[in-house]
Amino acid sequence: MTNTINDLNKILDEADCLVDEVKLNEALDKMASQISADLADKMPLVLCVMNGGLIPTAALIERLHFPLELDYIHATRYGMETEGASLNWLSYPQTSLKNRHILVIDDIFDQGHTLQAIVNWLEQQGTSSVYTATVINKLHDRKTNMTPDYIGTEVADRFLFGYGMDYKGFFRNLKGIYAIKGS
Ligand SMILES: O=P(O)(O)OC[C@H]1O[C@H](OP(=O)(O)OP(=O)(O)O)[C@H](O)[C@@H]1O
Ligand code: HPA
Repeated sequence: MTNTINDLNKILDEADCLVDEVKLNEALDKMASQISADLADKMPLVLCVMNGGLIPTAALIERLHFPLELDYIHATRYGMETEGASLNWLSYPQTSLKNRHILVIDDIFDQGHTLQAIVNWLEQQGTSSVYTATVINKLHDRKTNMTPDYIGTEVADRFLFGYGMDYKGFFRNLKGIYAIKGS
């Protein structure tokens, strides 16, 4: 069903704000200092996982005060759905990955299949090291084996949107993390 503007406004009105802008900024500052401690002398290649990683990547790299390069991977598992399926690779980085230290940035670590597949692929490309960062870690026991190296904050097992994450394609632009009513 196509959402009308009234439907979307109602979803937002009724949603719970789980992480506000102030808390998000604190989490991003902390992640940036941890990342800087590990990568400041490594001239890393930062890979944004599109689309959800767009806003977190912009927010993190403006906090990193050392030389880095930026590229992106476009991989999606959820599309417009709220349940994940197999990973669909839409675009690979154009920058050479060989002997590079890589920092992958995404919005959310949910079950972990997206980041796990990206890390596995990067490790086969002759990279020197691969670090991963997500603003949100969703708390539940349906995870893959990996854990991101840098996590902003942990959030309950509900359907989330905002700060990169979408509800049916909308709300990525919100400056907070929201949970759908009843989820
Ligand atoms: O840990 P997982 O269970 O694999 O889920 C996390 C992934 O799901 C979302 O992407 P999505 O496939 O919805 O595409 P999008 O980035 O375009 O929203 C999110 O941006 C992560 O990449
Ligand atoms: O809770 C979520 N919300 C939006 N996108 C997502 N991708 C994985 N989990 C989520």
